[in-house]
Amino acid sequence: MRCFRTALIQMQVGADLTKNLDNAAKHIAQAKESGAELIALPECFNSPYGVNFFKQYAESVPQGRTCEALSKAARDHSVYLIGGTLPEIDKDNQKFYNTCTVWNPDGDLIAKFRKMHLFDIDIPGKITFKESDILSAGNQPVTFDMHDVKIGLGVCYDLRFEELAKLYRLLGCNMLVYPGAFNTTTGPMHFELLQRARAADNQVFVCAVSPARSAKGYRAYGYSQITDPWGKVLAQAKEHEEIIYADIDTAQCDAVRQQIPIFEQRRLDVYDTVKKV
Ligand SMILES: NC(=O)CCC(=O)C(=O)O
Repeated sequence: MRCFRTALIQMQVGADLTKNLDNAAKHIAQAKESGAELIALPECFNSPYGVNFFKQYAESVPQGRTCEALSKAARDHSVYLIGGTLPEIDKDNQKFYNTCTVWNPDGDLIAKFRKMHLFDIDIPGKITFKESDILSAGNQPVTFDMHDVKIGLGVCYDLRFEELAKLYRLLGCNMLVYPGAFNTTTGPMHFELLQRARAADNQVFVCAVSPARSAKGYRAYGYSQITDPWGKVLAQAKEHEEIIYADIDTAQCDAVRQQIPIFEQRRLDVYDTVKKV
């Protein structure tokens, strides 16, 4: 296993697609300059996050402008790039998805993950959001390999679902990456907690990358974070535009798994007989 530097780009996102793409490219260049080999962008990094905007900004994958820009940035800087998410239209079935793309240092698309758990919540007086008004859910867990490190993908609300994270651990992942856009109601309660829980439960590195807080529209929480397999927070952003970094050594996954071998100690004989869901 080798050590590599990861960068999460907590960028400001606005209504202007070109500005968003340029801003992402500028930050990717800066992260590469600082030694990052794996760089991740936030959920809806190319467009405002909101049910009213998904159709307006939807693009085909990988034919659209956003994918072109991501491929170019990965190639220009020779990095693995997790391209946050973009609203995708699938021209075959005319459905819309919240889609994460991953690009290798040659600029090739190596993974595509469609958000599996749509963000439908209603907290009276605080936040009501219903992605499923427009979006369809993906049905496919997706991993990709960066050298000998297997990385699993989720998008924002997917972070709440322990089953998906556990599936990735069982598939051999050492790291999970969630482009996200938590909000200012649930973010302070749950964003750090959920990441540390997924990391400790599954003994993996967890990265979640948010847009910077904006003055109007959907108020992303910020606080992008990198957590190690012990559940320790290695880096955490504040609310504003910022890049956070951590040097990832996957030998740490081996160490915690050896020292606290919960995956060999699970009582599937009990759990599976008491209740099947
Ligand atoms: N974009 C999202 O899926 C938001 C998820 C969120 O804020 C939550 O509380 O969960």
